Amino acid sequence: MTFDYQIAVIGGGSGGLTVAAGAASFGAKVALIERKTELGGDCLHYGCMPSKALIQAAKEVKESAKYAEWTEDEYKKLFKSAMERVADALQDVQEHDSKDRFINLGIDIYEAEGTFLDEHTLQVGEKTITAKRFVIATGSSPAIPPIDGLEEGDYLTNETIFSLNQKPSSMVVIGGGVIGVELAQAMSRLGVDVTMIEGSEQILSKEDKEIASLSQRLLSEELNILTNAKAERVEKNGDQVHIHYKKDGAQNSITADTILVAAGRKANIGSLGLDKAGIVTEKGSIQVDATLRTNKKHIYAVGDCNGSMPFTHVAGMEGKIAVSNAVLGLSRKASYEKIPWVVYSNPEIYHLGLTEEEAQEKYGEDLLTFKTKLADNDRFMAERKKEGLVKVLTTDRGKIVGAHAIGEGAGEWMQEVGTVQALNKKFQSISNVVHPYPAKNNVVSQTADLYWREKLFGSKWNDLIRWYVKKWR
Ligand SMILES: Cc1cc2nc3c(=O)[nH]c(=O)nc-3n(C[C@H](O)[C@H](O)[C@H](O)COP(=O)(O)OP(=O)(O)OC[C@H]3O[C@@H](n4cnc5c(N)ncnc54)[C@H](O)[C@@H]3O)c2cc1C
Ligand SMILES: NC(=O)c1ccc[n+]([C@@H]2O[C@H](COP(=O)([O-])OP(=O)(O)OC[C@H]3O[C@@H](n4cnc5c(N)ncnc54)[C@H](O)[C@@H]3O)[C@@H](O)[C@H]2O)c1
Repeated sequence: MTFDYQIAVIGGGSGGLTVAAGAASFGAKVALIERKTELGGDCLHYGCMPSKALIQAAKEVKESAKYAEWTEDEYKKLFKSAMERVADALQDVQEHDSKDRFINLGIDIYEAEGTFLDEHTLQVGEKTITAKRFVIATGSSPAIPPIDGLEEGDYLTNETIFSLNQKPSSMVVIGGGVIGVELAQAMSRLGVDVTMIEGSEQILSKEDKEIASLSQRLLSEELNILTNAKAERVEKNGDQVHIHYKKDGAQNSITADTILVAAGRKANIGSLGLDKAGIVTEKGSIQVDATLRTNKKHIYAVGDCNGSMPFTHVAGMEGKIAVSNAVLGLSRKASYEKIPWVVYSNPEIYHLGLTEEEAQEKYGEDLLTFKTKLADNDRFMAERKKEGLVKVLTTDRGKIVGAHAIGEGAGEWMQEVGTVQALNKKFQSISNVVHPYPAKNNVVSQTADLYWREKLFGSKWNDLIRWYVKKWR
């Protein structure tokens, strides 16, 4: 049987673009199907990029000497210019993902929704195309919780918030996960009165508890956080919305100009016609094995649509593996143990591997925990950025099983631990690397020193060393 293409990639976001460019570079005939006019997906248009541009603009507003004195009119102007800055940043980054770049690689781009007609045929707008192999990379969308009246309440999501051209006076953020935290803090710094409603006991429930708790305490200085609280009903009243919620069993309500829903994600699979191709799903996402193959051996799924870990760097990693497997015929497996992420709040949170609670359960007595407060580090002291913590979890022999930090710039300086782990080195090896003083990553080597302190001075070795020094040196 002959096909129009060797590889058809559905979705032109982080995962799909990695696959399309990689496959074309290896000489495959590639079709790229994207339903939006521009390539780049969520990360570029409604996710990582606009949120990071907004966070930086809001940080600068907060750090201005005038912060406490801005008037409402000034805040309105600052808000508008922050949003313009977001739009400019997106424009610049869009050039990286321009269609021309991919067309020049020999890729045929279809601007249409892709829907399977059978396991080798795709409806693409008015046309049908066939392909020998497919990679689905259709991403995810905001999950909208079933809250009475929400639909009529004109809520915002990550897909609409970056288009606001007027500052709301007040906002209720439903969901205290990563999206909720990053955007709530930025909005608050731009002069919006923000209340966050989170169903769990603590915000950032995927983080190490101690880190999340410190983050919550610091964020509480900037916004109103309600935990153990569930939004249940929304009522529109003129230009405002009433949000009725239950907190610790009691009914309450709050009024705001607008609502941001940041309550998790759902895979974009509804329009794919997966049943026509016989592709199996699991918990609302496309089921894949470790080689990223679906139950149909010639169809792969990467990125948010397969429900693994919804991050751009994961979509990229999976995209590269899909290229090796679908184009070169290898059987490389995706592994998620060594994947870090960062919450870009201020201060930032770095997360790698198991939390202390998870590591305790898995390793029990074999677990060692090394902690340094930023207040015990010269650089953080000098910069008056003392709030924060580094926590590294290892086995007795120093194998890194988890690493977490909260602190100014933690996403950058903590990656040293991630690199050491990825290179299969022990945590204590960081101690042997000379760090320039007083770079912020000194706090990481300071934490690694604790391993040696524990081993050399906190055990029977200590007596032996003392005996040796006394007797022989
Ligand atoms: C507010 C926010 C902030 C974020 N910040 C970060 C961050 O800082 N770091 C990080 O690592 N991750 C971040 N993420 C997550 C990141 O954006 C996603 O993990 C990433 O975009 C997933 O890439 P993807 O290729 O799977 O999907 P996407 O990038 O969403 O691409 C999917 C594409 O498929 C298209 N599509 C869907 N269905 C079809 C169809 N049937 N036919 C044709 N085209 C279709 C869509 O239009 C879209 O362009 C953030 C997410 C949000 C919402
Ligand atoms: N910096 C980054 O890398 C970054 C930034 C943003 C998003 N992301 C990705 O996007 C994913 C999705 O983020 P998210 O924040 O939407 O999801 P999330 O799953 O992290 O958090 C959603 C939160 O909403 C709460 N919730 C749900 N319904 C509720 C209700 N009715 N009332 C009160 N609380 C409710 C949940 O308890 C949960 O804590 C993240 O897991 C992450 O992978 C990454």
